[in-house]
Amino acid sequence: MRVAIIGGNRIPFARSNGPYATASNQDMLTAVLDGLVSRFGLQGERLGEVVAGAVLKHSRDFNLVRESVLGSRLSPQTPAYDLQQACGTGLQAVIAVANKIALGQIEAGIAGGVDTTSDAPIGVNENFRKLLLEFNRTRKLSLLTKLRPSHVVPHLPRNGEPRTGMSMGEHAAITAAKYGITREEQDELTARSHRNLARAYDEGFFDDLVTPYLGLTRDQNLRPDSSPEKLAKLKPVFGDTMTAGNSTPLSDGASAVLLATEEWARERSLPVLAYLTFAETAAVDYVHGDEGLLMAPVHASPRMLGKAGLKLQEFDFYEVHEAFASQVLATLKAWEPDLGEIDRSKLNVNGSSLAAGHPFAATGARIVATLAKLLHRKGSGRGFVSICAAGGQGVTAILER
Ligand SMILES: CC(=O)CC(=O)SCCNC(=O)CCNC(=O)[C@H](O)C(C)(C)COP(=O)(O)OP(=O)(O)OC[C@H]1O[C@@H](n2cnc3c(N)ncnc32)[C@H](O)[C@@H]1OP(=O)(O)O
Repeated sequence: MRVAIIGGNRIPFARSNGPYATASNQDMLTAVLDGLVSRFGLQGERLGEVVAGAVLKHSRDFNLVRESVLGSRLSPQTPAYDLQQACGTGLQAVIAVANKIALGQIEAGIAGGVDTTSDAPIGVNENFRKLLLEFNRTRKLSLLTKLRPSHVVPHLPRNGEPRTGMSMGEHAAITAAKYGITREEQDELTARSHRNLARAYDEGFFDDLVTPYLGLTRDQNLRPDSSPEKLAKLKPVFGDTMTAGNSTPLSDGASAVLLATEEWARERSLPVLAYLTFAETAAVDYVHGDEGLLMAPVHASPRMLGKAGLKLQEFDFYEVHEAFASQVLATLKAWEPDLGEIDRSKLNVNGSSLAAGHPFAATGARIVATLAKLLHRKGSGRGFVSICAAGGQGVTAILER
């Protein structure tokens, strides 16, 4: 069964502690689901499944996606589940829904992701948590005498890798140095991302992909006037070459994609933008080996191309998630020996995460929806998606039309 991508919806991405500071993951995910309901007439529709996730999640959000479905205008009989693979979450959710459609288990489903760094969960101090659990079990007031001032010290979330104690940026800086990625190339790629995203907004490309939310109509991080010269003035924050400009900002936002069989789409007179045809996931041993934390897509890519019987050059568009400009450039360099070079004019043609922002789990569905629409507008062709993820993982996919 062919898996059709009907369309996408997202809210503009906001910078951390910006206009979405009071919005929860559930608020934002519900908003993008309702956006799809409005766009595709899904009011009261019972879909096969909704699969989405968030990287940063409160314990109360154990059933985040199902709760978001219940808050939306979809039928409450639509099942849903949470999935999480760091920044690969959104694309992995698309693959999960697509696989069930391909197997004939469901006819239509929504995949997506959401994240807020503004409303990040803060864990209770571990010793305090154990004391509270004991109190809950025994109800002994005498336990209160064990309370210590240290118990108010919270467990704060860190944008870092548990096994190395290093941040994603610090890891990426090591990879940038290994591949000899210069500051100039990173700033050039960043400025191009901003230029491309601004042009796409101006052309109306996102009119049916982005729904205004809480006063934002465009991604808040977007700086149309960003230039290599301006970016060159920023101080390095990771290694010698990576700055706040050529790194993604901490962001808030949500996105979703509607997938279905062609028949389901035809019955409802809905368009088919493109088809998801291949996908692959890989992981690297970044703890013991010398491969970079964010380099797993380099392994997923040849495996996926082998299964598809395609060369890396046989694509019209490349969507490589811009976790950091250096990471994209390192991926391109790492591809070269075995897969060859790509035509860079086909890379992230309508901008990517450096300009749009990167609410971790929301990036995959943003990319899939953008690429599907690019292919639809072109009429025919092929697109390549590559997303790196924490924990040394990477997800890739092929969209065709
Ligand atoms: C998670 C996965 O599984 C895989 C992945 O994707 S890995 C990626 C995960 N994401 C991250 O790790 C996020 C990394 N980013 C960060 O931690 C932070 O954004 C950061 C430390 C890099 C910067 O934080 P910050 O200092 O608060 O940034 P911010 O204050 O916005 O910007 C600093 C300066 O740069 C300027 N600036 C930022 N972008 C600019 C641009 N494009 N052009 C010009 N100036 C810019 C700002 O105006 C600001 O200038 P002032 O100090 O004069 O106000």
